[in-house]
Order: sequence, then C-alpha cells, then structure tokens
Amino acid sequence: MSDRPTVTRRPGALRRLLPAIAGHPAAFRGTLLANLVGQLAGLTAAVSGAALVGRAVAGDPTPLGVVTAVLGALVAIVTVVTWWEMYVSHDLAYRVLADLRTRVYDAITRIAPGGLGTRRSGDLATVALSDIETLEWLFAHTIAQLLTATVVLVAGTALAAWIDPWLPAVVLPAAVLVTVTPWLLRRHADRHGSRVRAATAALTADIVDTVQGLRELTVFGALEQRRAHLAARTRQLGRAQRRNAARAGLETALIDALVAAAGVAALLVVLDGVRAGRLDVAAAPVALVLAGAVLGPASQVALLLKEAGTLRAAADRIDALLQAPTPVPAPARPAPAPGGGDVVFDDVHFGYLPDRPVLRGVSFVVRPGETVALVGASGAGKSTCVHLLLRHHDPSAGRITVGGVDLRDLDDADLRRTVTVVPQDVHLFPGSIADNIRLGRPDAADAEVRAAADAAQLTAFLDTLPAAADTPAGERGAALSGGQRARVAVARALLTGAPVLVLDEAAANLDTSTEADLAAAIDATRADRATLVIAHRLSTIDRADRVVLIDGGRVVATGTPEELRERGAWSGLMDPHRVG
Ligand SMILES: Nc1ncnc2c1ncn2[C@@H]1O[C@H](COP(=O)(O)OP(=O)(O)OP(=O)(O)O)[C@@H](O)[C@H]1O
Repeated sequence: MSDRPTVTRRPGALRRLLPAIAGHPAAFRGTLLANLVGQLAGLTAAVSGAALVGRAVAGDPTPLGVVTAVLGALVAIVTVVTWWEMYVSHDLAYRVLADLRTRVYDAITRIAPGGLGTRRSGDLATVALSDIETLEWLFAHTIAQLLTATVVLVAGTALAAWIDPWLPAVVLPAAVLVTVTPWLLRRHADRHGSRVRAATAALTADIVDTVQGLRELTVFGALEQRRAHLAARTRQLGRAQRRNAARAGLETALIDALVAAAGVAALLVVLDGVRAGRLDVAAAPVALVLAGAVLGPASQVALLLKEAGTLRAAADRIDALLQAPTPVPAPARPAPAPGGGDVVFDDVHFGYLPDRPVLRGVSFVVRPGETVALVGASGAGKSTCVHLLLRHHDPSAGRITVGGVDLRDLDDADLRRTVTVVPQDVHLFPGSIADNIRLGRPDAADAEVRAAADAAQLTAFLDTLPAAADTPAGERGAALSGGQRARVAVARALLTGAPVLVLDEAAANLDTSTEADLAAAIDATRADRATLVIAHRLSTIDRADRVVLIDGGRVVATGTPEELRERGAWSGLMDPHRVG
C-alpha cells in the first residue's frame, strides 16, 4: 500500500501532557512514596541477605532462625509494598487517563464540526481510546519510577563508595551509559513509535468506515475488495509493530549487555579488593549487591525509556487535537439570547480554503413568520449559508444576526436555543425514539415530546409500535424508514422551540406527497418562527413566501416564487422537479 500513514511530530507534546498529573496530587504522592518504599525495601532485603551471606563466608554465621525471620520479614514487606505500588500507580494512571479522555472529548466538541476538516471518525476514536491508553505506561510506570530510581541510584552509589571507592568508579559510568542509551537511540524509537501509532489509527479508521458502509459494500459486491484493503492495512500495522519490537529488542539486548559487562567489571573490582586487602571478605557480597543496586535502577530507567517513541507519538496525536485552534471562539461577554427577530445575512464572505471564496457578499433577510427558500445550482453555496447560520464556521467578513444580535456574541447554549436544524442526513442514536426527539431538550416532559411528535405527524406511526415512542430507534435509526427518520428530526427540531428553523434539503429523500405533508405540518407550527429552506424542488419553492437565488456565492435575485418564475430566474437551473 502506498499511502503510508504518518504522525506529525509536535515538539514538547509529552511535556505538555505531564501536568495532567497535577490534578491528582495525593495519588501522585502515594505512587511516589510506594515506589520509594518498594525500591528501598528491595535494596534493604538484598543488602541484608548479602550481609548474612558475608558473615557466613567469614565464619561468623548468624543463627538460622534469625536469618529466616529477617529475610522472611523483608520478603513479606517487599511483597506487600509491590502490591501497594502497583495499586496506587495504576489508580493514578487511570484517573489521569480519564481526565485526558474528557479533555479530548471537550476538544472534539470545541472544534466540531467546522474544525474537524478531513479527520476521520476512526482516527478520532483512536486518539480518544488507544492513544490515551498508550499513555498508561507513562503515568503508571515511568514518572514516579524515574524519580525513585534516581534516589536509589544515588543512595546505592554512596554506600558502594563507602565500602570500596573503586566500585562506583566502574559501575557509575556504566549506569550513565545504560541510561543515556535510549536517548541516543531516540530518533529510531520516535520513527518506529510514530509508524505504529499512525498505522493503528489508519486501520481503526478503515474498520469504522467499513462497518459504517457495510450496506453499500454488500450491495455493490465490494466486500472482498474491502477485505483485501483491510488485510493490507493489517499487514502494514504488523510490519510497523515488528520493526518497533525488533528495535526495542535490540535496545534491550544492548542495555543488558552493558549491565552484564558492568556487573563483570564490578565482580573483578570486588575480587581485586579482597585480594589486595582493601575489602573484607564479609563485605564482598554486600559490595556486589550494591553494584547491582546502582546498575538495577539505571537499566530499569533505560527499559522504561525504550517505550518513549510510542509514548511521544501517542502524545503528538493527542496534543494535535487538544491544541487545535477553535474555529468559532466563544464570546468574551455573551449577549442575551434574542428570543426571535429577523435573521440577517449582512454582506457575508466566506471560504473553506484560503483563496477559494465560496460566499462573496451574501445579503438577505428572513423575517419572523416567514419561510425563505434558498435556491441555486449545485455548489452555489446554499449549504455553506446553513453552516454559517449554525455557526460551524464564522464569516471571514460581514455578519449574521438574529434579532439584531451577531451570532458571534451568543454563547453556545443560547445559539442552540435560537437556531435549530432538520438536516439532510438525520443521525439517530441507538436509544428510544423519544430519547432521540429529546436530544436538544433532555428534560422535556412526555406530553411535550408527544406534542412535537404530533406536530411532525409522527404519532400515527408511533401508535403502531409495541412500545410507542419508547421503541428503540435501532443503530443509526435502522428500525425506521427514511420518511420516519425525517419526521423524528422534525419533531426533535420543533421540541427545541427555537425561533429560527433551518430545513437543509430535509425533504430531498422523500416522495412528493410525504414531503408535502411534512412541509404542511412544519408550516402549521411556524407562528413567529423564521424558516430558511434549502429548496431543490419546485413544490418546496412554491410554498415559500420568498426565494433567494444564489449563484457563484452571490445573491442574484430575490422575490416571491411567482416573481422569480416570471423573470425566468431559474430557468437554466432546473429540471421540472429539482433545482440545483
Ligand atoms: N468542507 C469543505 N471544504 C472545502 N470546500 C467545501 C467544503 N464544503 C463545501 N465546499 C465547497 O464549497 C462550495 C459550496 O458548497 P455548498 O455545499 O455550500 O453548495 P450547495 O449549494 O449546498 O450545493 P448542493 O446543492 O450540491 O448541496 C462547493 O464548491 C464545495 O465544493
């Protein structure tokens, strides 16, 4: 496969995520303490054991009962402390990961939908689940361990120097070399770690796409082709994982070799010390254990750091989402919700990409109680007007106001109470139909849901269901027909009571009589509501009070449907049934 997935490096990403620990100071202190006690208990057990052996070798053995009691107690302490350390470090890690997951979710909602650009659903899911899970290693097994390993290394070195000054002179440089090895090899670790994370994200995104598109893949006989694609992606991930494992294995072998060489050197120093009379025979086992106490933490640190490439790559991907710019910033001082009034597009300019303007000075008004049809050829900019009215993006120039209030001055909750939409592709969640209708107002009473369903002409259908509105909607509304889904979307929008309603090609997939019924139902509830319809059908245009015709990102004509028809405003645009 040629499209090899990549991760863009973001210097400092890992460092920016570390303060996430600050939210759990008690858990971090507990982890640090448990680690320190665990390391020191291990060191004490090893040194005590070695001292007992040393005394035995020197011909002054400690009574067996005392040896058993001392070593037994130390082993019990180390066992309990190891369990304690595992518990507190994972407790800390999972708390921090939960916080990060919330931050990632907040970031997605902050930048969605306008700022998500070409990001794929599966890629976002990988960040929220797998990349964050990868950081478990950092928070549970790295930070506290690095700090306590340093303490044990310093304590071990001091004790070793006290027993034999030659010992640290041999093992300390080796310990430093072992510790810096992963740092020296970090470029390889970063490259391989990035490839693993990127390949994981690409495979997840493809699997999500495949599951979402199973119907199309089945109908068009493309299942086998898709299977081959996923197999290639899986091989790509496998290759990345094997290369990363080979690199990590090589690093481990290198570190082990350095530790072993340093261990042999320490042994030679101890033997020489005993032969030269510098070291008492009884102290020799203790000296060897202390050499291990210096090398042990160093190799532990090195082995922890060999995962740094994967950690950095996961951190890069999380950081990219957390630091993504906000496409529509919240107002510093929000204006009160307008509660209704004229919807005004005032000389609005906008483009998705630099130097590619889509709207070039669009101006029109939708008054309360009025239905305005937005008409234009495909690609003219109708949906873009809707995206701006829903504030998925802000205009690059000009402004959009409701009741005289610029949309940019409304906080998000007020904006959602002011402008609502019946989209073309209705997304239903797997809860009940009533839950889906309540999406914008979770606290709505049953009677209000029923009234909204009534207004959307959904009641007759609901009455045929075993549990009426409490019947599950199925995965993405699979248990409902297209018309029924559209009616649920209308009920959902009406329940919000928003004074501005956008119908985004809501009727595009419906047959003419269903569309007419639905339009009449929406009309009957309009009162003072301003309604903007993206109209593709002549019947929809004819029902509107006024029409705004857009061409090339500009309003080229406005008037009643009759006026525009007489002027032949859309004669070049439409077939007898559809416009645009
Ligand atoms: N997310 C996007 N990124 C880049 N360009 C976009 C994006 N969305 C739309 N466009 C471009 O903006 C222009 C206007 O698109 P828009 O969807 O507003 O047209 P439309 O009038 O609603 O068309 P249609 O009737 O076919 O739905 C098109 O050229 C389209 O390719």
